[in-house]
Amino acid sequence: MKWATITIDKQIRHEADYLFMMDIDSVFHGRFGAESLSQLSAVLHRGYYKTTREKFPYERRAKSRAYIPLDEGDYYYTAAVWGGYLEDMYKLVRYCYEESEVDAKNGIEAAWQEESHLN
Ligand SMILES: CC(=O)N[C@H]1[C@@H](OP(=O)(O)OP(=O)(O)OC[C@H]2O[C@@H](n3ccc(=O)[nH]c3=O)[C@H](O)[C@@H]2O)O[C@H](CO)[C@H](O)[C@@H]1O
Ligand SMILES: [Mn+2]
Repeated sequence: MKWATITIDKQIRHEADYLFMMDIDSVFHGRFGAESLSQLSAVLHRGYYKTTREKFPYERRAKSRAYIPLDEGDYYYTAAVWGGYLEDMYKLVRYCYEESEVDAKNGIEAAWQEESHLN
């Protein structure tokens, strides 16, 4: 998330109204269009949209800034597709970066890195 924070700040901010973060190896099987454009959009993870919350792969160690206890959280979002208004995404990306830096200082890396902090 460090590179993303810096690149948004230095470059993308001057070029775009929206920003989407996606896995670079994504394959689109259908149309992905303007219906996805909103302030912030996230996608429920394909592996967990039918499961109950205690099975979500949230970070479960209290030492991490991404920690979510077993009785909290309604959804598990994928970091493979998330996006929205540039400035809102910037805040979210920077948040994930800063939280992971705090974790690193405390000698821990969240289970699914930025996805854990996003959730
Ligand atoms: C089976 C499955 O659904 N697996 C997870 C994993 O998908 P994947 O197994 O598809 O993860 P991946 O190996 O594609 O890594 C995620 C993304 O991180 C980036 N990358 C990764 C490694 C690297 O050395 N350099 C780099 O730039 C790249 O954009 C890549 O597409 O990750 C996603 C979030 O992104 C989802 O949360 C999924 O839970
Ligand atoms: Mn992938």
